[in-house]
Amino acid sequence: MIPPIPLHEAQARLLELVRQTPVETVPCEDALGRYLAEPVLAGRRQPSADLSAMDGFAVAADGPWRIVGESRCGAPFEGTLKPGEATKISTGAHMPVGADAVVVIEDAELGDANSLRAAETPVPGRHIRRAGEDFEAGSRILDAGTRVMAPQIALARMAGESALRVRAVPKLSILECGDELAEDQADCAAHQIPATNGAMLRAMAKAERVHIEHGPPVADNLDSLIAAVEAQSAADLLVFSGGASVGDHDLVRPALERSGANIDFWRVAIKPGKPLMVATRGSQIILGLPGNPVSSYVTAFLFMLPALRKMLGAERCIPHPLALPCSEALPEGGPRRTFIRARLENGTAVPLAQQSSGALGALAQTDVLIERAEHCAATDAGAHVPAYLLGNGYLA
Ligand SMILES: Nc1nc2c(c(=O)[nH]1)N[C@H]1C(S)=C(S)[C@@H](COP(=O)(O)OP(=O)(O)OC[C@H]3O[C@@H](n4cnc5c(N)ncnc54)[C@H](O)[C@@H]3O)O[C@H]1N2
Ligand code: MOO
Repeated sequence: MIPPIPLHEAQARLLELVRQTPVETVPCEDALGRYLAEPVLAGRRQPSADLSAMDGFAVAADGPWRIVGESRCGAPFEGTLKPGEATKISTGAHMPVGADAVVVIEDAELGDANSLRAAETPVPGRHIRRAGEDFEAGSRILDAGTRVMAPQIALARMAGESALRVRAVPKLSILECGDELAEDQADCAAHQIPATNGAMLRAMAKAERVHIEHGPPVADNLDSLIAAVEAQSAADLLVFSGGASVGDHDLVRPALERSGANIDFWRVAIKPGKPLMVATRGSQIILGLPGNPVSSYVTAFLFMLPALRKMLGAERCIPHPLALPCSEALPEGGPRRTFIRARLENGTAVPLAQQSSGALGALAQTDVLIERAEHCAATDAGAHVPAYLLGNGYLA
């Protein structure tokens, strides 16, 4: 049997196989959660003119001043201020031509005949937002591969864009296999378990923009598995859960081979998640995730989500760990890269006692996955260790 391959090689091989979906133009808000296919260039300058950052008075030269008008948002003062003149001004309104400072309303002392004095001498340039300080017309404000979230939608609109170029939402199909899986968790005999991984993988996939198909569990027999593969040939990414190991009833690999799929690799040197399989069938990518629920979760985090991100054109597809202090001493690493489930307490990773790859109770308490590289040195309590944050859109 070929030995398991290292994680980084396996991720690189998967991403090499994955093709990006076609580019389309969509209204800014429909780009939410997708990744830009092209850079965005600003169609206008922001601010388009010098603006006041405070409510008060725009003043020219030294005081006292005479108030000669007002500059409001949407209704700038049209004239030019001469030394000793001022206008009332609102936050965000254009600075009148000739004005060089702002007297905030709290410092303004108003006298007769529109006269103005300042309790504090205004500093020229202070409280003024300069034209173009956010961005200049024609400048590159967003790079290709950037994820479109609320700030990017706002920025694109401010730059004059009504639509964005992003990649089409990929189709994901999830198939969970096993004769023991009960589709209805309320109707689960003693020899069965509720089918769980499909719902979990579906929930994880929703961190990305994706169309998901997820049918009832598939039985552990070759004909059913082959029929399920055929029925899902339109999916960009087909994800199996279960049946990936070496038992007599682990039939995903033979079913894929009979369906004409090409197995790229099987088994990765990680714990949990070793029996992971990656295959292609035409342009379709197929992932065989191990059935143990925690193994399914970890391999979906390390392979399924990166594959979806690559399809969507993300600049960074693979999650990166942060360095977090660990509350406990950890032994040296073994032959498989290991992901330890841990809680976060005041910025410290606290490993959970239960590390079984079947234990969903512990997974549900997990905030971070501590990564122990193959054969890494033992670490003391308090030492910083690589850890992946799970609650951050799955990308640290
Ligand atoms: N002789 C060996 N046995 C095993 C090896 C090995 O190298 N040699 N690897 C072990 C490892 S590691 C894992 S992980 C599992 C993976 O096995 P499978 O992918 O074949 O998974 P199943 O046998 O189908 O199921 C394992 C376990 O998970 C439960 N399961 C499966 N699907 C679901 C689901 N959709 N929802 C909830 N729970 C599910 C299933 O009932 C089993 O309890 O193999 C080891 N064995
Ligand atoms: O690798 Mo298995 O996923 O250890 O339980």
